[in-house]
Formats: sequence, structure tokens, C-alpha cells
Amino acid sequence: MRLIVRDDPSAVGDYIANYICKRINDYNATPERPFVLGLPTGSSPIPTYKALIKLVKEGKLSFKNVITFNMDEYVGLPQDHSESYHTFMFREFFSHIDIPPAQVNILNGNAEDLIAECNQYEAKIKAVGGIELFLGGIGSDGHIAFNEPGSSLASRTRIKTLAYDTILANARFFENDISKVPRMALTVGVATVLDSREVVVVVTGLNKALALSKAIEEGVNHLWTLSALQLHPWALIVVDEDATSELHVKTVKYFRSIEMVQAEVERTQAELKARGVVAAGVAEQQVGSME
Ligand SMILES: N[C@@H]1[C@@H](O)[C@H](O)[C@@H](COP(=O)(O)O)O[C@@H]1O
Repeated sequence: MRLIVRDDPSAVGDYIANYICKRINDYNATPERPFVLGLPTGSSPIPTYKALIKLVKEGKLSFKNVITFNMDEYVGLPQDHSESYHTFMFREFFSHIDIPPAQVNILNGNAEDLIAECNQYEAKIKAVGGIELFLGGIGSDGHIAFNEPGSSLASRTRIKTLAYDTILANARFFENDISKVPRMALTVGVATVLDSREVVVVVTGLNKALALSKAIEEGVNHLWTLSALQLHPWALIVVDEDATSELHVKTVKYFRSIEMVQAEVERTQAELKARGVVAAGVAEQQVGSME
């Protein structure tokens, strides 16, 4: 796992957007071999979405050959409700980029058969070859997607009852009236996220600090479902200074040193590649082996 610390949410958004941009461009996606991207909602990814939109507008990135799968959706909230995750995703992201709407996948929380909806979602992810990169956020209780504390770390896409903490946290989107917050959601499981070839998680703000420390400084634990990322071979968490508040100084220093050394290795590899000493592709693989 790598941890990248940036000053504030906007710098975190820029970092992740540039990272995703590079991953998509390096992948050389085509209609036959699309890049499959998992996406979250929430306020934390908004700076990333803004930065990605900017890259698309500048012509540095295209989503024409990208297929997306969103993490979750409320159950029973009309799709066109201002706080449904469908509305959120089109308002904050999809309407501003060049992705064909048919390539966008979001769980239908109003499906007649919710279990079938979840099973079909898993099947569809498999059918397109699995998720290349899953971008995620976390709740202040450390949940990833809507995998609340106590969720099975082997869980798949399913119906989930929301924790009281989450209902309280999300009341801000429902006129601060907790009675208006849906009680259930459809969500990808922890195992669905872990199946992705790469996972990138955005964690910003003081209210996420405890969850971050539980997830990276303690063991794998279903009470802090983000901690399952410790089992993933290619995970990156990008955080702001505030989110590091509960981490040991030593932890932050360690991850900063890794970033420094990684940058140094990348520079050397790029030089070797430019001089033709190391073949293209091999250089990237060697840099990637720092996980
Ligand atoms: N289901 C979503 C999560 O996927 C998201 O990570 C979380 C955090 O939201 P925010 O970024 O607004 O703190 O909100 C909801 O619970």
C-alpha cells in the first residue's frame, strides 16, 4: 500500500486526477479493450472530478473508451431525486466529460428485484473483464462504498442497511432531516473492490482521521472495512494533512520517504529509458514493483 499526503483537498484531487489520467492514457483503451473504472460519490471525490473534467476540456484525457461502475446507490430514492447517486454523478461528472452514457453503470435502487439487480451488476463487471482501477472514498466510520462496520470482508454487491452514523452524516444532503435519509442502499462488496486490479482511495478532512489510522496502522478488521485494502496488492490512499491527524508521526514520515524514493527511482528509470538502456514497459514494471 502507498500513502500520499498532500496539503489540502484540492491538491489531493489534482494528484488523483493526474494519476487516473496517466493510467487511462497508458492503457491505450479501444472500444474492444475499454478501461474499466470504478467510481464513488460523496464530497471527497469532487475535487478529483473537477480536475478530471479540466483534463478532458484541455484535450489531455478522453472517456470515450472508458466504462464506469459506481460503488453504490440508495434504495427507494427516485433516480431523478437531487440526492440520488445517479443525479450526483451526472451533475458532478458525467455531464461534463465525453463518456457515452451507455458506458455508465450505476446500481438501480428502485429495481423490482434488488437481489437480481446486485447479482447482474457483479456479472456485468465480470463480463467486461473486471475493474482496472476502483476509486473510492470512505465514511468517518471507515466504510468503503456502503460497507458499514461489520460487513463481511468477502462481501459482494448486495443490499445493505445503513449505520446510524452514516444516516446522520448524510442528513446534510437531506435538509438535515434524518427522517428523509434512505435507510438502505445497494453497494458493491468489499470483495468486489478487492477484485479490482488497482484501488485508489481519497481520504480528506479531520473527521476521517480516526478511520484512516484504524485502516492503515492496525490490523485487517471488519469494523473498519477500508482496512481490507491491506490485502490488496496495488492500493494507493491519497489524503490531505487534516486526515493524517491521528497517524503516528513515524507513519507519515515513512510513507513520505517512500514517495521520495519512488520519485527518485522513476527519474532514474525514465533516464535509462530515454537512453535506450531499459526497454519501454520494463521501466514502468520496475517502478511498479515498489508496492
Ligand atoms: N456511500 C458513500 C461513500 O461511498 C462515501 O465514501 C461516503 C463519504 O462521503 P464524503 O466524501 O462526503 O465524506 O459517503 C457515502 O457513505
